[in-house]
Amino acid sequence: MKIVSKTSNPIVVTSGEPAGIGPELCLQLASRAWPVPLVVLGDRDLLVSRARILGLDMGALDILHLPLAAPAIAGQPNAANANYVLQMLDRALAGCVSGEFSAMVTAPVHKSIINDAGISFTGHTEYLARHTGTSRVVMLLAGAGLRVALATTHLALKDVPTAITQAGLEATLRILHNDLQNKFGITRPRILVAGLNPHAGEGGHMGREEIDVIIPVLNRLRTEGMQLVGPLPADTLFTKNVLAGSDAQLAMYHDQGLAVLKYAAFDEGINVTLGLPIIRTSVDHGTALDLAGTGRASASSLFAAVDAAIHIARRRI
Ligand SMILES: NC(=O)C1=CN([C@@H]2O[C@H](COP(=O)(O)OP(=O)(O)OC[C@H]3O[C@@H](n4cnc5c(N)ncnc54)[C@H](O)[C@@H]3O)[C@@H](O)[C@H]2O)C=CC1
Ligand SMILES: NCC(=O)COP(=O)(O)O
Repeated sequence: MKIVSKTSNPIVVTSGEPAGIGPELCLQLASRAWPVPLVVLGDRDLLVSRARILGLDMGALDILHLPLAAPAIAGQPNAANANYVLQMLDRALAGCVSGEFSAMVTAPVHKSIINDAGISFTGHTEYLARHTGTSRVVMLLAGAGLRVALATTHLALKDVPTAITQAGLEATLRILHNDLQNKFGITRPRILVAGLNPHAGEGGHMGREEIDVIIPVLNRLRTEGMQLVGPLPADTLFTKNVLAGSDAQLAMYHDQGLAVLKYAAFDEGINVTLGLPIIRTSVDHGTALDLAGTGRASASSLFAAVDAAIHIARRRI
């Protein structure tokens, strides 16, 4: 997919689940002067009404209107709005592909309510991969000096071991290595790779995925010059001494890596989808239905996600 876009083109921000904190976080974007124009995608009346309730100044916030299907009540997601949420992603993606937008930044969506509407959906990551015809992408969350990538994303824990294949792991490491160079400007990335099992399998006595899958892939890619360390026991991979000098850390599954990242960097963390033909960054948190409509949710992750999108877009030119 060939994308033609200029860094100066606007960044589109999808406001996410209308009953969640996304709309009110997007309104806070108006409080800063950004070096690139921003366009917030969502229902104008919803944004105006949240701004009024919370006493937020919308300033000159540029809104690209997309109508809700049903009224949105803060804290109470409605499956009737599932298509609205996905239409925002489709519109933002189409604009990134055509070059209208230089990048997309996503506020959180509520995955289960989309599924309740009868639409199979596991996350933006997989959705954008499918809708750009990309066979493999990599989820990476960054913050507090960590860059945590995942070998598998949104799937049941019982399905993780079989999802970690030599071909999949090799593709993941190639994307991670390539995007650390191209999106983050790291010439020779040093990547720590976690094992799947406790103690990285204890020499095969506590699981064989390290021996049968992970080690052969690492050995193969090392012959190409990639700096790969591991498989390391995941419980000590994130200790200070082991992390020293690393550029990224590859976890084998969602909570193995993201629990650490969110402990270290929940306020400032960002999520980047690597391997896509477009630039997509996101917040590191979810819809926080408990905070929606209260004005108490922090917009710092959204601000960091916009900053990251600007940074990556500038590198691409
Ligand atoms: N990028 C996305 O679209 C993401 C969507 N989700 C979805 O969000 C929904 C809720 O997920 P949860 O696991 O409950 O995680 P969550 O991140 O929505 O909430 C977890 C805790 O963090 C707090 N929190 C979240 N964002 C905050 C913010 N900006 N400022 C202050 N406190 C904040 C919440 O109040 C709650 O106590 C799920 O449907 C999940 O799939 C989760 C993560 C990312
Ligand atoms: N926990 C991270 C997460 O769920 C983000 O998912 P996605 O919607 O960015 O794919």
